[in-house]
Amino acid sequence: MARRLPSAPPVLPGFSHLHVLGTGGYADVFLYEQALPRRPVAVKVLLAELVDEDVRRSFRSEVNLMGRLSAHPGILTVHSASVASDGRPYLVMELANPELGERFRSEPLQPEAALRVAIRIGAAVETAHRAGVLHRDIKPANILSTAFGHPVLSDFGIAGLQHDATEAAGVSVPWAAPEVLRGETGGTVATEVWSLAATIFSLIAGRSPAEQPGRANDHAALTERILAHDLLPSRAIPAPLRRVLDKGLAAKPSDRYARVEDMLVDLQAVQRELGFEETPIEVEIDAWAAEAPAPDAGVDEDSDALRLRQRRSRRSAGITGSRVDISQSTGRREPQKPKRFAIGLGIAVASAVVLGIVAIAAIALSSVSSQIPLVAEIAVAPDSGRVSFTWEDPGLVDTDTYHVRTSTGDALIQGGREFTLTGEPGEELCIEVAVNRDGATGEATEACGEPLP
Ligand SMILES: Nc1ncnc2c1ncn2[C@@H]1O[C@H](COP(=O)(O)OP(=O)(O)OP(=O)(O)O)[C@@H](O)[C@H]1O
Repeated sequence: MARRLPSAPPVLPGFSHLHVLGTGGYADVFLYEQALPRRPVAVKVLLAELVDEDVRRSFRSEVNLMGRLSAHPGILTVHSASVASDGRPYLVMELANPELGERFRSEPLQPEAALRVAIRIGAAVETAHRAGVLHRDIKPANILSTAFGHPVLSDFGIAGLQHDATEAAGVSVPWAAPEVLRGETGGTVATEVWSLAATIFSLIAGRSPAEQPGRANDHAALTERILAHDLLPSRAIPAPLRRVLDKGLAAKPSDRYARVEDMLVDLQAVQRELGFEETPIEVEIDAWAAEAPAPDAGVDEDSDALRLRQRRSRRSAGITGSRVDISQSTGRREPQKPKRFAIGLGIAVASAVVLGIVAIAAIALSSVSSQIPLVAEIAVAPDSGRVSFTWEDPGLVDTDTYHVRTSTGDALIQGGREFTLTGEPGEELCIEVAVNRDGATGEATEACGEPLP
């Protein structure tokens, strides 16, 4: 894609413009100095030609998503957002170093460093998924480093906007899952697993999985290879890690990890097998539910976030099955062993803060939820050891997803209209399905069934 000249930096009260940091498909990023507190900040300004009422609306909702998520240590911090006097929306972000994503071709990472980055970034993605948000553009260029050298994922939530704006440029083809390139979906958990695996591969191999040295590697060639699942292995990737990435890059979405968390557990196992220090997976854990505000602390009893918290609290009390132990290598579901969660108090507090913000956001978004289609009815098909749930399309638009919550405590996002839960005969298994549109979740529909012997 030909690089364009950056636009003129807007005049922002309280900020002095210093210089251009970079240009993207839909925005320019400038270095400003904030007056109070005095600090350098990166300001991302949407291109004027892309701004209309729809884009402004999307920008607002996407920025709210980023605000909700940016307490996570693996997600770039967003300080504030507004609209400049010339009408361009802008986002004030933590200043970070883009070298990691820019240099992977000339200076690929060693597997040990790449695994650390992968687990940290993957935990950010998993946390977003649990909040009902897809990134939709996981790639090396969206991994920046903070002033303290920690990798963080950027463009969170803004990615939906970016997709619309840069579809023609196809800038993310090398990391896009086949079903995205076929236009079947704008994003699912499975496509995020694919993109994360392709990103980890790229950081170590110095090229994306479908790129072939000495051959055409333009978007058309890469698309053709990704669709044909013609991926070129790299010797730089150790065998145990290759097995994990192969699963993440499986052609069929159902052959990939069902959740990012499951892939991270296997990456930790790879770290142990290769004798590397294990990186903690920083996602919210059951303990954080206890830290959350009580219902009488001004939180809407009816909000999705609260329902999820209550369900998790019940689960913590041992009433239902346990969540996957994210620090175990097997990927099997086992009871949690708190000492294995090398997650500091800071994370628990940050998670509690995220939950609080999520709850507040859920209330704020409830006014738009009435416009979000409702899943009319969920058909329940009990079978031996499992129950399958299916539902009709209630009238989705391209970027909508289904937000599925289960009585076993999982919350995930998917594009498909079916879901299966496994369990013991006679055990009541329930799911709630709601449509997620622009970060807002509509009313949920619930259905339950019992597995047959
Ligand atoms: N928080 C930040 N701190 C420092 N530099 C940044 C920051 N965010 C972005 N940049 C720089 O600005 C450039 C443009 O960023 P932007 O996110 O708009 O585009 P991109 O991700 O490279 O491309 P696209 O948006 O088309 O996918 C980046 O390549 C990076 O060099």
